[in-house]
Amino acid sequence: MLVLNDLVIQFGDKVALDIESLAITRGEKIAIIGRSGSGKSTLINHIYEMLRPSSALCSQRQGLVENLSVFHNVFMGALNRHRWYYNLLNLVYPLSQPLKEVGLIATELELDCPLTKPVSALSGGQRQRVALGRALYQHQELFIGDEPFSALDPVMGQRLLTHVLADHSTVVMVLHDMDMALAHFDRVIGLRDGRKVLDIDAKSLNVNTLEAFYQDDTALDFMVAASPATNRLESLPRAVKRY
Ligand SMILES: Nc1ncnc2c1ncn2[C@@H]1O[C@H](COP(=O)(O)OP(=O)(O)OP(=O)(O)O)[C@@H](O)[C@H]1O
Repeated sequence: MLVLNDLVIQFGDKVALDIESLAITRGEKIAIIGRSGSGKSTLINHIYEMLRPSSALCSQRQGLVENLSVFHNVFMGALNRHRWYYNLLNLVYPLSQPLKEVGLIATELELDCPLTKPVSALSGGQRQRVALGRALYQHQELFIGDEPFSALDPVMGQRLLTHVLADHSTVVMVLHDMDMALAHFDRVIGLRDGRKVLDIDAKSLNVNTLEAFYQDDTALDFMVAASPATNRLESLPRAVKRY
């Protein structure tokens, strides 16, 4: 589905990402982990850019339109499926079919507020579910999520993850919940200081190892040894993407 080779992304002088190789295969469920600032968002935003026509992104920034309703914010996920006049009509007077479809997604996401409510009046958890709903309404093959359940309680997060996994054949998700990563994902990619230091079958890991990955630098030696494709070929020319 996607192969990244020698990817370097810089913000000014700051190298946010420096990855030798990373492949994503159709059908995989991939969890991305790492400390704050390790490059996770930079990586998944790049993946989204590369695979945009067939992927839906639920980003940390959400990008909701504050004074528009829950319905309109979710409906925005489908704007490019319809002609402009159909979209305009739904902006002014929502039609019954999209209302029904958005209503079903809201139910799936346990969003029990009225669809007419402006998102500016929602709680953090409700807003996050609206952003999630907008991504689900795209009905794409690939779901890319950047901590999409961070504002929800863990039990609800588990339930909603089940929907996301059922609705998408391929999932790439940043998360900090190690139990979730191990129970529901095939593969775990770990970043540290912009480098991929872990890329391993989830079955080979346990919660203790992953917690050590966050806390203890010595645990890294084991992981690097267990991970494929972490040896760098410094002599290769590198394509640098600068912002
Ligand atoms: N737009 C930007 N301008 C400047 N620096 C940036 C920008 N975006 C990210 N960075 C820097 O790049 C590095 C990686 O950031 P990134 O957001 O990818 O990390 P992250 O692992 O997703 O962090 P977190 O878990 O806190 O969300 C950080 O040092 C960050 O400060």
